Amino acid sequence: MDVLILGSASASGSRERDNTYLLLQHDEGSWMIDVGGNPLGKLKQAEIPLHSIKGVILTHFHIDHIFGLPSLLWGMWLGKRKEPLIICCPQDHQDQLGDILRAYRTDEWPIGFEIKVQPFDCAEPGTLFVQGDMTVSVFTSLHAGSTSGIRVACGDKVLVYSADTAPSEWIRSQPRIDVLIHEATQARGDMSIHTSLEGILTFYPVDRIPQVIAIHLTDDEPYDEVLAQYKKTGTPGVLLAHDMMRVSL
Ligand SMILES: O=c1ccn([C@@H]2O[C@H](COP(=O)(O)O)[C@@H](O)[C@H]2O)c(=O)[nH]1
Repeated sequence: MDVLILGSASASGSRERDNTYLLLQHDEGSWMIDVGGNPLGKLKQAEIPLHSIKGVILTHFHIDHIFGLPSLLWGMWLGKRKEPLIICCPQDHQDQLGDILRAYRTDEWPIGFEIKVQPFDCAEPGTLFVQGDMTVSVFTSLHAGSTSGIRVACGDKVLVYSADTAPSEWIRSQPRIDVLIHEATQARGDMSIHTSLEGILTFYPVDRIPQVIAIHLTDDEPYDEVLAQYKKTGTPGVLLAHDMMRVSL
């Protein structure tokens, strides 16, 4: 299983990056986690056919994480999709999702495929679905409004994506993480609903996590300075995400 980082910017946008969203690429179907600005273009760049996408998982309903959804659906309609599309959505925002689809009048296009909404409770960590050797679960993130991080287990490997969150005790207490993709909205300092890169490096046992990738990055923040400072003290490599970065699990 691979994770393709389709966008890596924080909410305020970026000169070079799309807002943060990911693609879980799996032999039995891919899943988009959130939908940033240019899903159709990014999939074309990566030569990933739209029909390989089985569903979308929305971590929360802040606009930068969902605003590409209508475009994705439009592309699927133009592509004459017939297979159902699953949208996993925080249950607190199921009505809002319905409102968004109605506002775009998806029922009038007409879409030739079923949109199956699968609500989940952000306050109740648990399995979302199992697909072949991949188990996808959600856990509670510490953000503004109902937000879930995503845990993906594939074989004996574990990937955790924090979504937007303050430093999370749930993540810190995990016995095994092979890849941690964690938001770092700023380079330094304490934040109430987000984490800084400095926060990642000081709060988590990064020396025990083989790959740490900082995402949800803000232009002009001194991330490189922070990395250089912590490397001097022996912290192993932590990477900054960029759009179209591929991570294998
Ligand atoms: O209740 C809220 C809602 C939003 N904000 C601010 O907006 C951004 C939303 O984007 P995210 O990518 O989800 O972070 C958030 O960072 C806040 O700056 C807020 O403060 N409170």
